[in-house]
Amino acid sequence: MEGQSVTKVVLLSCGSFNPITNMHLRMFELARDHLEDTGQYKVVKGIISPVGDGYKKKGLIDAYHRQEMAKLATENSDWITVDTWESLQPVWVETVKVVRHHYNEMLAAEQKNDDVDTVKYAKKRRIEGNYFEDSSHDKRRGGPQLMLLCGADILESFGIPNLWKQDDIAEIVGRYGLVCITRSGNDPHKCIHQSEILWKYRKNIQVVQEWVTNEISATHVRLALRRGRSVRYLLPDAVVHYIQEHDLYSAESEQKNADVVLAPLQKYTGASSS
Ligand SMILES: Nc1ncnc2c1ncn2[C@@H]1O[C@H](COP(=O)(O)OP(=O)(O)OP(=O)(O)O)[C@@H](O)[C@H]1O
Ligand SMILES: NC(=O)c1ccc[n+]([C@@H]2O[C@H](COP(=O)(O)O)[C@@H](O)[C@H]2O)c1
Repeated sequence: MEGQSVTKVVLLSCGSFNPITNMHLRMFELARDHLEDTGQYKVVKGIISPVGDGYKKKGLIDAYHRQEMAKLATENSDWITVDTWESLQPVWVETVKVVRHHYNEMLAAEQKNDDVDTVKYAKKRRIEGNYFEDSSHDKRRGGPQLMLLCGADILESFGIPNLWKQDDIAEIVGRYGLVCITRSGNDPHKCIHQSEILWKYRKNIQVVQEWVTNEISATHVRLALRRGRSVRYLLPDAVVHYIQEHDLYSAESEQKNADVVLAPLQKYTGASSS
């Protein structure tokens, strides 16, 4: 569109990826189509950030294998990459810190390109700590905007008491922005309507309607694997082979962390942190 500036976007998705599925990859394609259709954005990169072992979710296999599977799944993509910073941290890292890390990496990359003025401007905004209702500081900076990409279950989880800090939600949505893919069983518009904080920053939330509903979930994939059923066409072939080669998912692996629960996950199990 003539006269309208196009904002470059980097999409970041955080999750267990235990294992990565075709739907995780589809999320990126759906988000890119949606954003670029608006005429306001150009998606330049997608980052998959598998959670570290410190997350201690039941059945979460070693981060090393989850990373390797994500790398195999994205080897044919020319824009989706896997980043291991989060999974290499010795303890679980809240999502807002992962987002900040990637934002700072983007600033550092811009600095390398000698884009001094825009970097100075972005740093100034960071120090001021102000959030804008339309992330316009990034547009003015001229560099790409970082947005968190997630399924509607994550948006809904923002409303679960004590799972996410309100300040973290405000920073993720208010400062960076969120792209949310619909998932059956979740109603993102209702979540936004019911939450003061999401409502305040609603202009920074892009809800992407997935019409070809696809209920692939990593939990169902692990269940099928434990039962010796085929998971072909739910995951990239290279990932299926990797799982077979390393015999990754079994009744035993599903019991991993069964009695060790990280504080943010207590709501799922009622167990206490160790
Ligand atoms: N079928 C799907 N539709 C939309 N979003 C999805 C879908 N599957 C996963 N996601 C999103 O992908 C991201 C990473 O998800 P995660 O690794 O937790 O996978 P999952 O399939 O939801 O796992 P599990 O079934 O074990 O809870 C999250 O933002 C999640 O909402
Ligand atoms: N307070 C927080 O930052 C917070 C709380 C719960 C989950 N998460 C993140 O959301 C993702 C959820 O993944 P799962 O759906 O596989 O549990 C993970 O990346 C996890 O780190 C973040």
